[in-house]
Amino acid sequence: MAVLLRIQGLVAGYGEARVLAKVDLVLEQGKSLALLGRNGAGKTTLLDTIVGVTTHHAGAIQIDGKDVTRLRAEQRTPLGIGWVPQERNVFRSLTVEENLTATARPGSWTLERVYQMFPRLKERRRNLGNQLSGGEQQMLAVARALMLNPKLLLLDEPLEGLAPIIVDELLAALRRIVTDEGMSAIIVEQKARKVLPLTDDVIVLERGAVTYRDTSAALLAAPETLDAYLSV
Ligand SMILES: Nc1ncnc2c1ncn2[C@@H]1O[C@H](COP(=O)(O)OP(=O)(O)OP(=O)(O)O)[C@@H](O)[C@H]1O
Repeated sequence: MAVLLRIQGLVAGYGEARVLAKVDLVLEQGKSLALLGRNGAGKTTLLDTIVGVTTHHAGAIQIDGKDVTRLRAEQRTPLGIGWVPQERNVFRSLTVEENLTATARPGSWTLERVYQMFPRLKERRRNLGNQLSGGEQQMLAVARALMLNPKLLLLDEPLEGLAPIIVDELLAALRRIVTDEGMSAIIVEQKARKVLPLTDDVIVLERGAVTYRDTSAALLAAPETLDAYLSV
């Protein structure tokens, strides 16, 4: 299968600070990856580095065969990155529908399809971003990323701070997006047992380095390994 994302020897951080220590990673088209690790391990930094908003020190990032290492974030997005940052960044003074269409790019993900995926957003399409619950904002952030028709979806702790019923609703949608629709995705998550069942593979970061990689099914089947890597 074709490689969508190839990361080699990546060292990156914030200014002089180096957070990622020689990260290597390959993600094939249509595959999904759970990115796990304790607080401060560098998960967000890795996503942000793929997006292009950190300081690059060494190594290379290729997306769909194109070297993007030296490209700025706004030059990478059109190459197919859909990013849902931890802060969600919903436009608070725009309606749900305006949020969805403001940055949309043509492709198979249309308003109609994202509303099918998230019926709540359709019901609230005339509400402003600041009138939404946390769960609705998260759904909007994911839906807005889909409207970019990306090749690669990057989700930073999508379940964080959400009520259990909303977690289940969002997980069901994410499962349809990555499993049924075959969207390539990297999902950073603290709730490992929630995200492993819907991803193909997993890596664990510790102090900016990859210390574990396997299939998600293998890690789920080894709870003592999971606890050893992730318990605090
Ligand atoms: N803007 C920044 N400037 C300087 N250092 C930063 C910045 N953001 C994060 N760091 C540092 O980089 C390291 C990795 O942080 P990062 O947010 O990537 O970890 P994480 O694995 O995503 O953790 P969490 O689960 O807490 O979000 C930490 O030591 C953190 O203090």
